Amino acid sequence: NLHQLGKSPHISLHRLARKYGPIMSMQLGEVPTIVVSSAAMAKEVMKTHDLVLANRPQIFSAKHLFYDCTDMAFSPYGAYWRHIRKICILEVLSGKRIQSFGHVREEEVARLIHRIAESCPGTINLSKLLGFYANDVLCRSAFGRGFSAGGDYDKRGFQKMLKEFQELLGGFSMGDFFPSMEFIHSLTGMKSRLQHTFKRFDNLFDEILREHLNESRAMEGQKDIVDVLIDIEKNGYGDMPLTTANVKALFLQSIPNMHVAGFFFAAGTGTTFITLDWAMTELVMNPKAIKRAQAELQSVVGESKYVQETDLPQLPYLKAIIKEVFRLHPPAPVLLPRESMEDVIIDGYCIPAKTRFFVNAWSIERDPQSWVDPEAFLPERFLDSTIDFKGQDFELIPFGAGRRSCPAITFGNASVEIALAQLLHSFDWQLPPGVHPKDLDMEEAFGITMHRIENLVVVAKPCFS
Ligand code: HEM
Repeated sequence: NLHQLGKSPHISLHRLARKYGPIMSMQLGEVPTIVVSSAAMAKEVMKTHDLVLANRPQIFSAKHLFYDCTDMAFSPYGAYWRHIRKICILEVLSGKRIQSFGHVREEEVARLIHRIAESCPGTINLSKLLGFYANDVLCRSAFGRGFSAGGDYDKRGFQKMLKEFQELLGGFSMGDFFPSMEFIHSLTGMKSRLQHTFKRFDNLFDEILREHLNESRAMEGQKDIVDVLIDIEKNGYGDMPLTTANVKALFLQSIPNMHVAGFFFAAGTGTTFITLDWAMTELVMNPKAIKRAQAELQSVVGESKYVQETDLPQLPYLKAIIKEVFRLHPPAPVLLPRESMEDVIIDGYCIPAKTRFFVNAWSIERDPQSWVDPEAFLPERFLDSTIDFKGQDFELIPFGAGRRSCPAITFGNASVEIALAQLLHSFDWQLPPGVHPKDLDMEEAFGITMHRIENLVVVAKPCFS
């Protein structure tokens, strides 16, 4: 029963898996669904049968908001998806391109540090400032401008539109589980709300496109994602055209979190924000880990105030912290849904075509068969381990794996690493006087992405004058 999954479906599914095993069949409304909850079963889905399971179910709200699912995350498997995925991997999110956004990350990290320093001494709502950072890094890399409070686009009501959009995508949609009753959306007014919100975004994108076409644009090394896509639309790429509508659908991908928002439960918030917020929450509860990371930073960065991206490869403990945060708090706990294109046999079960698949990463990353003391925050577990989150090790899959894995692992990780390194290098962190780790409410707001419900409020003491 859909309602029995409660407000934390990843945990309900985890409990069910403990009872019924790592591969379960469920009927969600009219939709036959398979849930997998072990590294071995995840490998079956995302490696052995990756091709047959590379489709995405067509979500009602995504059809209306994502230009008929012509974005990448909701696009059905086929020639068009392969075309845009290739463009994204080779042109938009290539290592070279992500490197070229390095100055944006540097400037936004400096702005974050400045905002924190301005609030010292005193208590700081760190979650709010991390949210600004995460939004602006992504939006400046994509559109050339920040979208956070007070930013250029915010003045045009962008934040409000984003909220509306996320609500529509994230809300429970009857039609997605009872496809034969899709007509209900016209009766409830959902369809007209979707059309209205879509129109507002479409107008904003037209404006962004016009601005990019009018302005004398930057040189190759400083192009933002919109510039790259406009060039491809103009000059072509391979033998399939990219239309203006396709370009706009791909813009949506670059807005924090659109790619993993919605389809099932409540809306999500940005993955970079979620990771940084959980990282700082775990760290303020584990002062020894902060000290160890600071000692590592001191030995590599020394007295210099600023951490450089070139310092990052020499910071194994910092990287271990990030892996541990991804393990305990995968930002998209059940990844994105897949759908079988043909009948498939997994673990001896014959599963028909058109079955929906959920991979419960949250459950897999707490499986005692894969992890010692799985509930504990222990970054050290990664120091002598080769396990990584790039999609080869199925016990750690915060970015998914296989054909439909996240194409922005480098981008997402780069925005997290530099910010976390600088936060730890610039400040000592503590909970406000009288607040103890046990007082922190760790409850998660479940959506397709999952953030801590409470804001993280801390005291920061600058390490440099
Ligand atoms: C910490 C940061 C991030 C995390 C943890 C994350 C996680 C994920 C996950 C779990 C999926 C689904 C994988 C699957 O179904 O197997 C996904 C897909 C996707 N992500 Fe991310 N993501 C992050 C950042 C980003 C960013 C910054 C972008 C874009 C600029 C992005 C673009 C996409 C796209 C386009 C897809 C869909 C791929 C497809 O269906 O072919 N991600 N991501």
